[in-house]
Amino acid sequence: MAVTVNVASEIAPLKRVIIHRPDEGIARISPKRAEELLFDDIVYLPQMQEEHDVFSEILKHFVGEENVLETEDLLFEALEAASEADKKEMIEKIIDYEELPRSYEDMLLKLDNKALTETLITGYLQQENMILFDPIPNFIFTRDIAVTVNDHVIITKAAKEARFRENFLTRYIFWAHPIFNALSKEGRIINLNNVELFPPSRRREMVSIEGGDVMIINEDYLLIGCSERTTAHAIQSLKEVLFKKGVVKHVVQINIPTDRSYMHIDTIFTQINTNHIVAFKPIVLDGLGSYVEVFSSNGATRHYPSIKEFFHAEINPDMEFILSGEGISPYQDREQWTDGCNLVALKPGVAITYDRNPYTEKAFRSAGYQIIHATSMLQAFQDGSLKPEEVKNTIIALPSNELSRARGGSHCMTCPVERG
Ligand SMILES: NC(=O)NCCC[C@H](N)C(=O)O
Repeated sequence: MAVTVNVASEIAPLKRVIIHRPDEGIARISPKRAEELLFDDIVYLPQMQEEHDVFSEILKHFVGEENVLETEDLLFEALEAASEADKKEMIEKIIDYEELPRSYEDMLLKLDNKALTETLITGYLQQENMILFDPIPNFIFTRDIAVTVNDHVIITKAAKEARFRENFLTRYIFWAHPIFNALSKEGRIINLNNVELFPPSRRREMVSIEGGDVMIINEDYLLIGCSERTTAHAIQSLKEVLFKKGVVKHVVQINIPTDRSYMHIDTIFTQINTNHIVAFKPIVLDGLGSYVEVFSSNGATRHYPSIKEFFHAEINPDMEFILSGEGISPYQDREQWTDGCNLVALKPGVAITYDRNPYTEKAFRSAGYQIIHATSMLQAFQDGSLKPEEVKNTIIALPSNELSRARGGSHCMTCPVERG
């Protein structure tokens, strides 16, 4: 029943991944609440779902339908497998957290698991036509909820309240779902929500790390952004645990400006090939408001004035940087904003982007990549003129009118659990 859980790179062939299709909760966000719920606009759900369906079809062609896991299915299956006592405990926690009266507990417990799953995700209890809690529209960004680092899984802890229920549901999935439940028994889950293990600092700095700030570059090097969403205290606490367990040899703290435009490090760079990183020049190359600290398990520390210098010195002297917006303002700023730097690699040299960043597309072409629209690629797969294994040096462009308003790209919309 258990599946392999192992990721030791950002680019090795993707084998299994968790995604979440935009759900009905998104259609209930009012303009007044959009900002608080971390969306920059209200979105048109049917169109957003259509765009996301193209995304998941592409993933399915490359990794196999059965290896693209949907959070809603995982939660449902976890509930099906759970004992009544475990289910009750999870519901109690959510009711406490959402500050609902105890009487709601019975109402939720009486639901069948399908209805319960939908309610826990969307916040809406259809049977009673009742909005029980806020939606969790950012659940589509599965990158942020958990990160596989070698053979361990880090359950992250969100900085923003709008994303807290995602944490509850993710913990439950990794703890109770039959394909993952061996992980906790084997001590391979690191849960940042465990306050005994990860308390606030003596100066009351909180623990928060979102997955968009965590990147495993190779089995020894783990990058963690210190950003709007991830605190230095959390990085230092996690580093101690990772070193103690021998999960990685080096933890690299990437300090970036605390700004919504750069909420996680994956908004300013992602690796797409052995020698290629897509990057936002002002921070990644010029080091604007940024510096890098490397902590090694043997106690050594090193510093670099920019992310580029770190990569050249410690990872790969031949690493080249493809610049969003060709490194020219205002295009680089516009296209970083619409996730021009946020790509997920399906294998080395093949990655997914949004179809709205023309200057970055020019930069990809200059670096030797072809751009193909996702719908044309699906058509070619369907008519047999192309096979996923034949695709090389290609950037796949996704329809993105609605998806991009939620302010995350294809990297944010994937939680890889196996690569290799
Ligand atoms: N890894 C990422 O950069 N995730 C994007 C998260 C966007 C979401 N609207 C948020 O503000 O949390």
